[in-house]
Amino acid sequence: MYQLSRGLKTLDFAGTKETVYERGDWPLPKLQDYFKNDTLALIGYGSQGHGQGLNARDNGLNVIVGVRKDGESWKQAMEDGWVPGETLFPIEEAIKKGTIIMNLLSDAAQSQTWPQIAPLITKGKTLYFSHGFSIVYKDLTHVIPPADVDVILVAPKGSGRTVRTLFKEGRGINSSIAVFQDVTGQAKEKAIALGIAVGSGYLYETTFEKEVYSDLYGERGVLMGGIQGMFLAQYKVLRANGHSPSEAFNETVEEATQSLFPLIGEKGMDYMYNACSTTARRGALDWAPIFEAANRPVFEKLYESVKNGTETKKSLEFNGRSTYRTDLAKELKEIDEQEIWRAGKTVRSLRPDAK
Ligand SMILES: NC(=O)C1=CN([C@@H]2O[C@H](COP(=O)(O)OP(=O)(O)OC[C@H]3O[C@@H](n4cnc5c(N)ncnc54)[C@H](OP(=O)(O)O)[C@@H]3O)[C@@H](O)[C@H]2O)C=CC1
Ligand SMILES: CC(=O)[C@](C)(O)C(=O)O
Ligand SMILES: [Mg+2]
Ligand SMILES: [Mg+2]
Repeated sequence: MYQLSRGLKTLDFAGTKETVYERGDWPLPKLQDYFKNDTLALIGYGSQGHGQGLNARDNGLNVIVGVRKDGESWKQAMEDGWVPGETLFPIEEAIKKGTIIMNLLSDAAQSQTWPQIAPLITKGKTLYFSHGFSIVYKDLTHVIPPADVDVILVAPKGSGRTVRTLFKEGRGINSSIAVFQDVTGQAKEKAIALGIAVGSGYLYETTFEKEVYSDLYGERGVLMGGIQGMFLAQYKVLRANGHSPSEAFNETVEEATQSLFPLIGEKGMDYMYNACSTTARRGALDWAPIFEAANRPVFEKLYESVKNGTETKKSLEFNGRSTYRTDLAKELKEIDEQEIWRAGKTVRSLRPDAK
């Protein structure tokens, strides 16, 4: 199925040839040797900082964390065993000590802190992102890296929480990699090695622009925004037609997450369809194109909103506020308090494995 040449595999993805890099080509001694003279300075300790930082540390690399002193992240980093003055520092100090600067601040914070951070990214250091955001939307973020450093990207395609759990299970998340600036000639190899270091299993090559467009689009679409909207619409129609909350929840969310969607994950849509009744198959085959047609214009609009920077502007404005945590929490609480998710709590509490 694939040809192996010096650690890269060319695979056929539905008729398109693409290059993939894998962990198997980076045994731990090689990885440790590759980074033996480096200090990975991980700036920011949100979901990704946590997952990538702990994985790189467990891989035996020299990792330090830089966050605002006494903020929420500082506390969380200490809980995870990062020690103030040894492996945990204020942002600017960590950057000074690091050779590879992994900017895992929130995208809004990357832009806000850039004027302080930029002068510290000196020749010889490497600048690393997990999102194309700051670089691609430079007209809005004003993040323009110095010309004499390598600028690379490793973007795990999943939550930082699963970056950690998949690594601990000996698996590894899929990540995208890209090079924006290569001054050493080593940028791509460094991106690959760092991708493995932070816990990826497979690395897929892309560009900063393709990564950020697809990422912003996907999370607003099917992964998060789209699924919440679709679940809610289905649930509300069931309720309006006299179905109980438990019935509406079971038929919308519980069956999806506990039974049918994992089958898609394991073996694809065709497999899931075949695992359901012929009655279900006939109806789903008829209705899928209707849903596609109804959703297509929404997805077109969303992609445009990503591409023209509208989504970026909103994110920078909202998440740049000092109250970003409580502002987000307020709206998330509104979701948590929707009847559908309240009903879900009771349904989940009845699962055989619920404590
Ligand atoms: N979450 C995920 O799973 C994924 C994220 N990414 C990307 O990884 C990067 C990090 O994302 P994520 O881990 O989710 O982190 P968040 O977006 O949740 O950002 C959290 C970090 O940003 C810091 N921060 C926020 N505002 C400021 C500020 N004004 N000044 C200084 N620090 C600030 C926080 O510190 P404090 O606690 O002090 O506020 C915290 O350490 C982003 O580029 C994101 O797009 C990529 C793939 C998946
Ligand atoms: C987890 C992930 O990849 C997201 C949804 O794009 C994000 O958290 O930004
Ligand atoms: Mg993503
Ligand atoms: Mg994202």
